Amino acid sequence: MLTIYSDDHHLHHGKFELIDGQLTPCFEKPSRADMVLARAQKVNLGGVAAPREFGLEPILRVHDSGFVHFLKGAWAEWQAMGRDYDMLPFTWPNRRLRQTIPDCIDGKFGYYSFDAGVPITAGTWQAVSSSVNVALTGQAELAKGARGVFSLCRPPGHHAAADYMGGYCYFNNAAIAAQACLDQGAARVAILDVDYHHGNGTQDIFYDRADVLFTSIHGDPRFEYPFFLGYADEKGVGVGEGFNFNYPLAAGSDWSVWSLALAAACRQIAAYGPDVLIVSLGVDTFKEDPISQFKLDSPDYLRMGETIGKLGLQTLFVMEGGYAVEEIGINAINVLQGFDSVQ
Ligand SMILES: NCCCCCC(=O)NO
Ligand SMILES: [Zn+2]
Repeated sequence: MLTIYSDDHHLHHGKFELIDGQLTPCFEKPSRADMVLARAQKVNLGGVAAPREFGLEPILRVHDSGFVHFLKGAWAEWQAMGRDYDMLPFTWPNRRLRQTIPDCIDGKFGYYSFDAGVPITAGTWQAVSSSVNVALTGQAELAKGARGVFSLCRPPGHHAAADYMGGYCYFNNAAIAAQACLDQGAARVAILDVDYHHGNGTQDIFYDRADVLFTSIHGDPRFEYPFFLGYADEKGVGVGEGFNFNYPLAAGSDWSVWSLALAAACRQIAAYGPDVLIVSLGVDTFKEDPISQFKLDSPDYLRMGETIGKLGLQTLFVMEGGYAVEEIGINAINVLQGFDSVQ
């Protein structure tokens, strides 16, 4: 399987995130993608290709222009205030507050984010733009007929919605790739989000649409981030009703439980009959993941890939989360090797 990868992700390395009441060194760090790339090369998964440049147009097919232009100019605006340290938001427009975009950067940052997990640094814009190009280059390879392609995206994207960032995510790489499939003639695209956390951004983007089926297996939002989306009763709205399936699971869920949800999601995907499948590939479902509560083990990721491969669909794997850095490469590439093992 071909891997699409850019070194530009090293340009994004936030210092701290607020978690468990502490300013903590960011779990979403460059070594994550380095370890995945190293594993792909070690097992000879396939070639490694650099992304092509797609510009802002495909991003603007998914994201609000005010949001995109805020992110593009944020660091310069921050620096102009004499601040040379990471940007972090700290105030958000909650219920019954005005949804008016403030003039000051701290207000704008809060308007365009939903948590404090999105540091912006000098290199963030370049890194997130390249991460989108990695996803779109993978999508282009699929359009040329590849059975499976791996877009080793960093930063991840599935928490980012049309007009807000959060949870280490800035642009929604998987959603942008899905929209590109549709813009190039696909009638239906299925997205399977196997990350430990609910892909609230991806769900939000496609919630009122029938041309994208969104399925997600994740920690129950009653106890797990992102807390405020991801319940099983969220089925879509309007023409999108019936095209959204959430499978929230309890803390401690292992393969015996997780695989039942995967089978159910795969049944929905098969019934939908998509032209292409996009997998938001987070491996923070791993039993040793430092911020997650599932109990999958490394061999389970081979089985995950095999199950996805048996759908018989052209598949783009887009990297999302996973923070057990020593094992992230083994686990992510196991999925891809499992997929490739299915003929
Ligand atoms: N800082 C709160 C937890 C962010 C989760 C990021 C992630 O892995 N999402 O899939
Ligand atoms: Zn995650």
